[in-house]
Amino acid sequence: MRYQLPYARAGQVIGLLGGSFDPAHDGHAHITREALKRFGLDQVWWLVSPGNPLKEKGPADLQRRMEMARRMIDHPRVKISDFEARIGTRFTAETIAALQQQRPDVNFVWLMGADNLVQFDQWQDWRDIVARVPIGVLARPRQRISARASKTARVFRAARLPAQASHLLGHCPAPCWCFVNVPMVAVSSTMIRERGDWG
Ligand SMILES: Nc1ncnc2c1ncn2[C@@H]1O[C@H](COP(=O)(O)OP(=O)(O)OP(=O)(O)O)[C@@H](O)[C@H]1O
Ligand SMILES: O=C(O)c1ccc[n+]([C@@H]2O[C@H](COP(=O)([O-])O)[C@@H](O)[C@H]2O)c1
Repeated sequence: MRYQLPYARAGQVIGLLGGSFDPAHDGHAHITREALKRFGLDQVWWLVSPGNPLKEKGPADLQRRMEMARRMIDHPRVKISDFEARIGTRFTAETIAALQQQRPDVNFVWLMGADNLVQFDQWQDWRDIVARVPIGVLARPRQRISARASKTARVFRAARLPAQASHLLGHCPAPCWCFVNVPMVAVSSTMIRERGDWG
């Protein structure tokens, strides 16, 4: 069965930024613009998750988070997608497998902030994810050192692409990951929820 995916030409490199986006904020928009530049991506798709499997409390309503995400970024090369809800998964390994099956002509790259690299080895089939797609990691306040010392970074030390070669990430055969030290924006959805403006 085919689900509606954002438009992509064959051979393009598409970065996937999975997230709860509860709500979307400037930090997401900032790392997306940095990822487009630093990793030489043609597009970035925000995959608005039905809910992070490792977070106990479920997020706000999906449609509400999709609307907020659309308001947060208006960029011709950034698309907002509810693909995971459509295929009925919240597991990244399944999402990537489904996308690769539907679009074998596209080079997908998984994107994440440094905080997610720290606990990446708790994700379902995390080694399968590393084997399937190159991974671009973007610096996040207070997380740079722990990310680089994480289990994933240690296990896949030999597969690390130096930051000077980051623009090659999309064409680097997996396993391949790259950490880029971009200027940082110290905002999080938790901070916004705690301010009580959302949820
Ligand atoms: N300020 C930021 N700098 C770098 N990466 C970020 C930033 N905010 C979010 N990210 C990354 O964007 C992705 C989606 O993040 P998410 O939607 O969970 O936002 P969050 O602010 O981390 O939310 P929460 O505070 O609820 O955990 C994750 O890979 C996360 O690491
Ligand atoms: O697949 C997993 O086991 C898994 C565990 C934790 C997080 N993820 C994904 O990581 C992305 C970031 O999640 P979050 O809540 O930090 O925005 C989002 O796409 C989640 O679905 C995925």
